[in-house]
Amino acid sequence: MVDVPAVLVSIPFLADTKPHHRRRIIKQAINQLPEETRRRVYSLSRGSSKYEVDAIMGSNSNTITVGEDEVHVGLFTEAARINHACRPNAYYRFSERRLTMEVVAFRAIQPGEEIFMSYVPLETPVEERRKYLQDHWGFNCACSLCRASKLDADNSEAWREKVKSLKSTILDARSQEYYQHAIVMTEEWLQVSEWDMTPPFMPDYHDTLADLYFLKGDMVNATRYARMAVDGWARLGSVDEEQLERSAAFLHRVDELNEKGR
Ligand SMILES: C[S@@+](CC[C@H](N)C(=O)[O-])C[C@H]1O[C@@H](n2cnc3c(N)ncnc32)[C@H](O)[C@@H]1O
Repeated sequence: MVDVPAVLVSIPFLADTKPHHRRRIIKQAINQLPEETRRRVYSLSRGSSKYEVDAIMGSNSNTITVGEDEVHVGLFTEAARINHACRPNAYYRFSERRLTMEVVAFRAIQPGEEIFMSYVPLETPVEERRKYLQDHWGFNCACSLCRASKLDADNSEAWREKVKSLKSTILDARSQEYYQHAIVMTEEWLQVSEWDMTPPFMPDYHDTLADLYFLKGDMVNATRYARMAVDGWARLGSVDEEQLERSAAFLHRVDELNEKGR
């Protein structure tokens, strides 16, 4: 699913403008939207707050970066309908180039099954997750994992810790030029991910392996994984071609070096 922002507000504007002025401007911007979009924005209101516009923006928008570190708050009315779960079946990513929010399924989602995303990075530990959801979103998480047995919750927690430590070990090993070690860890990352039903995004995984094999000087595997990454990004039909272009440029470089080496 691809969604476009109905409202996009810069953080400095939110922080530096007097509240009544800020509300008036945002309300005016919303009221000037095409009728259908305006209707979708107001349908997000729960009607219980004195400051309706603040309440709509506060519990439905996402923080996104546009340009050089320009942080904004974007209201995406379709994506805003998706509830949070600590063990989600989809995730969202923002395309800066097209100003769109893309919701991507982690796995096949059955008809009638609810789509969930995590509002917090997946490897965040449970206490931090709950605090973030309460502080930033104002709710106590009632997802299936938060209502699951202690054993299920503990297993999920162990998985998060493992993924977090693996990711930092991969980066450390890469920076210290232990490329083979980083490769083994990356492969483990894929296996470990399956424990909790949220595999890493495969083209990302293939990009990582292509980079590591390249650094190690293994051009056969670097080429193989670079090609898989390019195919993955293309098949995914990503709204953000930057990723595809980056992987294609990498593959091109590897192909050129292969040609020279012949
Ligand atoms: C972006 S909206 C999600 C869609 C919203 N439920 C709707 O019907 O339009 C975020 C709000 O949904 C509710 N919500 C989302 N995920 C939740 C969860 N896991 N547990 C409890 N409330 C949740 C909270 O009230 C939160 O402020």
